[in-house]
Amino acid sequence: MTRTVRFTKGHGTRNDFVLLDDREGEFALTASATAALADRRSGIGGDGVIRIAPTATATDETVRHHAEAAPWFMDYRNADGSIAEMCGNGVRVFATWLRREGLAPATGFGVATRAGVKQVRFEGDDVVVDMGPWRYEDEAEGADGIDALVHVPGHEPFSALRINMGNPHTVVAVPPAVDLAALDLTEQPTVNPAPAAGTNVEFVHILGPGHIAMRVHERGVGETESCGTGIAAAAVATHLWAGDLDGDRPWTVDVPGGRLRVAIRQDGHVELTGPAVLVADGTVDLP
Ligand SMILES: N[C@@H](CCC[C@H](N)C(=O)O)C(=O)O
Repeated sequence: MTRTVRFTKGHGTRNDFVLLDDREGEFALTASATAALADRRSGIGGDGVIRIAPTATATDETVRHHAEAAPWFMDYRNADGSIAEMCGNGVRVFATWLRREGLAPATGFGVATRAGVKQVRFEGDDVVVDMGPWRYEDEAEGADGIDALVHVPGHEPFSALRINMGNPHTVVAVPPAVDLAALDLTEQPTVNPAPAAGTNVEFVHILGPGHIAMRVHERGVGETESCGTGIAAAAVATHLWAGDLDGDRPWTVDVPGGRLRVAIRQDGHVELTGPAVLVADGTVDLP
């Protein structure tokens, strides 16, 4: 049986998504339906698929209990159909859609995600997201689990730092002598030790004080032109490498898809600021 649903195509710094309007919380999204929608040749195409549903209808109790603080749930899936906890570009697009549909206040509101409630507000053309506190990714591997080696074809292994922004990231400080643009990210970089739940991998060049360039290989997708949680993790890692632990330093992060700004607050919360664009609307038959 097929179901016809309204969709919107949107992007944040060219990290693109198919948003599905499930405002009544009526349908479940399977991995195969997600992958079919995200397919760039036979589907609508996107790095991810986002189902917009009332938080009160979420199957996961840990999400459902946020219904009062955040009435709308960002049910995020990667292009391969896998579920992810959080998406920093997606949440800005999601918030922009809710505002356009008149489903949320124009000032700001909370969005329920699998990584908790994220507060968003609008500043001119930009959306600002409080991504919550960063933490070291150490729960599975113990105290040593924050350090990793990342293998990319044609290079000695890079050392990396594992940061959690609600979802897992492994951030590589690419030596200045290595051409960031020339790194071969066509295949999933190998990370040692291999994180049990997989990881997004960010490759960073320091351009100057508070300014970095980044490329990313996303878990469940491949190389993308931007990744909001990855940008936040990259800024945090660079902040730590710089030994600048006092916080409140603004970061500018250049990615192939554009530029975002990050603020690491004294309380450990990370704010991400950048654009969100709704490109087109339509209907699609879900398998
Ligand atoms: N593009 C997103 C991150 C999407 C989820 C990620 N691929 C994962 O599996 O954790 C972003 O903007 O943060």
